[in-house]
Amino acid sequence: MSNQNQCVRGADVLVNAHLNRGVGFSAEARDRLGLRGLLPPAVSSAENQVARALALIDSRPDPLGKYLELDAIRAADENLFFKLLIEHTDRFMPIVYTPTVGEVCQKFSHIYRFPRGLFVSYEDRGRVEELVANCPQEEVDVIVVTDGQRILGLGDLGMNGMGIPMGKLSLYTACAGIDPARTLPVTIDVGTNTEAYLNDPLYLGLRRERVTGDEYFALVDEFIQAARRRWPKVLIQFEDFGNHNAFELLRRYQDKILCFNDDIQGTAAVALTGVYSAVRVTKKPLAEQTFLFLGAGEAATGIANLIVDALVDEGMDRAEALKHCCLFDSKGLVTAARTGLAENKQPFAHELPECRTFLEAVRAVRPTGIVGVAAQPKAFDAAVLREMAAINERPIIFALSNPTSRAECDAETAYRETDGRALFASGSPFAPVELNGRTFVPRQGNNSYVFPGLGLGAVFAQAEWMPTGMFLAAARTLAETVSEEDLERGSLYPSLSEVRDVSMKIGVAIAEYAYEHGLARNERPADLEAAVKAFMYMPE
Ligand SMILES: NC(=O)C1=CN([C@@H]2O[C@H](COP(=O)(O)OP(=O)(O)OC[C@H]3O[C@@H](n4cnc5c(N)ncnc54)[C@H](OP(=O)(O)O)[C@@H]3O)[C@@H](O)[C@H]2O)C=CC1
Ligand SMILES: CC(=O)C(=O)O
Ligand SMILES: [Mg+2]
Repeated sequence: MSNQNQCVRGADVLVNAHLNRGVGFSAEARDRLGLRGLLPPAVSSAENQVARALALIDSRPDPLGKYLELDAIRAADENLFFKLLIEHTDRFMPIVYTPTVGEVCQKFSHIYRFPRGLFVSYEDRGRVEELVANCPQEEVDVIVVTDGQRILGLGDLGMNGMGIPMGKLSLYTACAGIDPARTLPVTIDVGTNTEAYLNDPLYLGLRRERVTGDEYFALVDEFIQAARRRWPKVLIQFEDFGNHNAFELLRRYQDKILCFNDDIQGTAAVALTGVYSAVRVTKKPLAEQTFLFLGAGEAATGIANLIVDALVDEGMDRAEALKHCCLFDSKGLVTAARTGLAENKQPFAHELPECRTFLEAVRAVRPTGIVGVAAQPKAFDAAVLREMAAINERPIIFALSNPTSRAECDAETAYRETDGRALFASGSPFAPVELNGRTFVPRQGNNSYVFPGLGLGAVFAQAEWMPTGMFLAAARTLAETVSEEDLERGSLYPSLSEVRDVSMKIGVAIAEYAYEHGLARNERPADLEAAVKAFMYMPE
């Protein structure tokens, strides 16, 4: 507790979510803080507080209702909220994160109740420093910022996208122990091109079409400079920006400030882990794998580039490595014959026949793995999956689009259409699948396995910036946590119940990378793992 917090007393404690422990305050604390009489007389044990909260959440049958209960708990008592999230990660991750967070965003203006985070509107240009100064946080370690233009696979949600930075930062705390009082979700609201919101009387964002070009980048830059003036060591995570702006912002800031783009770089690391796990099963090295991506945007080219970097790191020539990844976008297979290709697609434009359907592309490329990152629901249909099973003994099938409604296929279909031979991962969670007397436990190829640890390591070492090597290190560290037992039940990732330990290990690897490469702004502690563990916030 900071000195300033120590001065807070009485009812002010009870309305401060960081400080409030509600009916959990002991008799001694109630006297010390001037709370006697302001709470029901019985002191609740931590177990009873959790039991009461679980009953309340369970009384809501629908996921959105459960989200609203959890959100109300968070607004009143953050300590209890994170206790619930940490003790029941498997149960609550689908509520505070994908898929429910998608619905939360779509309805954000209709369910808005509690102030949280920073809203930087285009109308505030020229005075963003003042907005940043209004933030109550004395210190901020991690900012997750969006402009709401590509929220999961749901499109342009404008200001309503704020649910995503809020959800991501909940995971930063629950999974990697970033102090919640030192996190800041941010939405840069430059308008929306979604007609339904512009016509919705309850919409809380700016009612205008999106600002673009120089004015857009000037506003984002004004925010970044203001945030860094107030919190010079802050990590800025770009999340769910529209495609072109995402690539341009990464190009502008990647090697200048402590930042990363989660959809491009975090996703790349988690997908590469899934590939490393699959390679252990197929016994075919990475150098013998070829991937066909459905999608050619942030996630697709982010993953493809990191696979190429991993191959180059293993000694392969880059030109040769690029041939191991092929892209299929909204116009068909990306080939050398295509003109006007976006810069991120060009390295993957190979000498291949023109293919208009994904099935044709699978037949032409004969990939060992297909990766769905185009938000095209059910695009991996029976024909595609059977073709993959005909070409490969153990086809790699990653349906990474979010939320569940946008998945390229569900787990059951993937296993059924490949006679249980698919090595499957999905962006959003699927329940275990029973097939031919076997139980498959699919896990999530979702950047949530890596961004909390990436951030933890970068913040701990006060890294200057985050080079590609850090994302390779994250992928390899995560891969090492996948056990033979996981692989036997079809899991390419560790269990979510281990996620705090996994994030700690990734954090240590990233911090170590920063110390070894002269990127840290502090001294390496002698026992790095112990120091990272001690740094991690844990609810009381
Ligand atoms: N599991 C995870 O951790 C993550 C999952 N994702 C998911 O991936 C999806 C895409 O995100 P992102 O890459 O950032 O988005 P982008 O907008 O950057 O890319 C979308 C891509 O999909 C392509 N596309 C659109 N329609 C079709 C179609 N009918 N057939 C083939 N391709 C098509 C687009 O083609 P074109 O280039 O021609 O426009 C574009 O290349 C989202 O659903 C998101 O939730 C994203 C990040 C992380
Ligand atoms: C997981 C994630 O970051 C996305 O779907 O955008
Ligand atoms: Mg995202």
